[in-house]
Amino acid sequence: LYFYSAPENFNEEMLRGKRVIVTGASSGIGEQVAYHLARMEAHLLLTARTEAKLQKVVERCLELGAASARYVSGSMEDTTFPAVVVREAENTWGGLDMLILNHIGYSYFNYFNGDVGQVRKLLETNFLSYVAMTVSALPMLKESEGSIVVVSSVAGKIGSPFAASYSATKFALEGFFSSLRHEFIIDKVNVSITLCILGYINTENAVRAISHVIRSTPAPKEECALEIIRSGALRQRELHYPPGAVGSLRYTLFFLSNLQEALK
Ligand SMILES: NC(=O)C1=CN([C@@H]2O[C@H](COP(=O)(O)OP(=O)(O)OC[C@H]3O[C@@H](n4cnc5c(N)ncnc54)[C@H](OP(=O)(O)O)[C@@H]3O)[C@@H](O)[C@H]2O)C=CC1
Ligand SMILES: CC(C)CCC[C@@H](C)[C@H]1CC[C@H]2[C@@H]3C(=O)C=C4C[C@@H](O)CC[C@]4(C)[C@H]3CC[C@]12C
Repeated sequence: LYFYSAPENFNEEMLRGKRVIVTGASSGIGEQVAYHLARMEAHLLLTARTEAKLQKVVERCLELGAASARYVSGSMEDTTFPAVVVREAENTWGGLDMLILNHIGYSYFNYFNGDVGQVRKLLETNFLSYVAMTVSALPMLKESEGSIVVVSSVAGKIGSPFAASYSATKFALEGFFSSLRHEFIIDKVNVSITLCILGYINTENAVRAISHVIRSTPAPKEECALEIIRSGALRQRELHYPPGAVGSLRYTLFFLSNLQEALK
């Protein structure tokens, strides 16, 4: 039984005129999410640190047909920034329909180096800022019966080697947002929460970080971005993209550990 009044079929018109915040929108998956939403004629508020990149993405969004597009630049490491972004939406639109939380801070793909400060910083950027954005945006989302979309990873479901701090921040998202989803159901708060479990996607940063270690072909960021929007609009609890990503990581790790056993 589903509590949320969820539409059955996706139609790009669902996003027309909707007011959407996209974080981490200056590159990678977030940038592609912005372009799809622009095509669908949504109102966009984009954020990330690099103003020059955001300017270009906003320009492109307007060319693609966005109902409106603007940006606020700043770092999610700064604990006051999430409220600044949400206030910008409130001041320009007086409401909000969808919050797409997608940004991440820099993480290396290697053995955990024992730097606790780095873990603390990554928790602030990848996790606590998601909580802060949600808290600030919730009154507007309740009003519109809107949606929260949280971009996570297979590394937020399974502990993969060489991603300890990153993985911790993504597990934290799952704990927080699935608990919150239950509370919304109990309290009859009609705000949907969609957790996106992504496998390896061909963004520049991900390819740079792991292509020397992982030879499998990454999935396309454009299709990934469209799936994220679709699952949010359909108010689904979870998206798995590419399909079976969790299973294939499990499979890979199983053989990895077998190999290590054999070498002992
Ligand atoms: N690509 C992949 O293989 C996978 C990606 N994912 C998830 O998908 C999402 C997007 O990943 P992807 O597109 O690859 O990432 P990218 O590295 O391409 O983009 C990250 C975005 O976050 C912004 N950002 C970085 N640091 C900060 C900060 N301190 N404050 C605010 N914004 C910041 C960046 O812009 P700027 O530098 O201008 O601030 C950029 O717009 C993430 O949640 C990631 O965990 C999950 C599984 C696999
Ligand atoms: C079946 C296998 C071939 C697929 C295994 C895929 C595993 C190893 C893939 C899937 C998700 C991937 C991580 C991810 O989510 C995003 C980032 C952030 C980036 O800045 C640095 C790399 C990092 C940590 C990726 C590391 C590799 C992960 C765990």
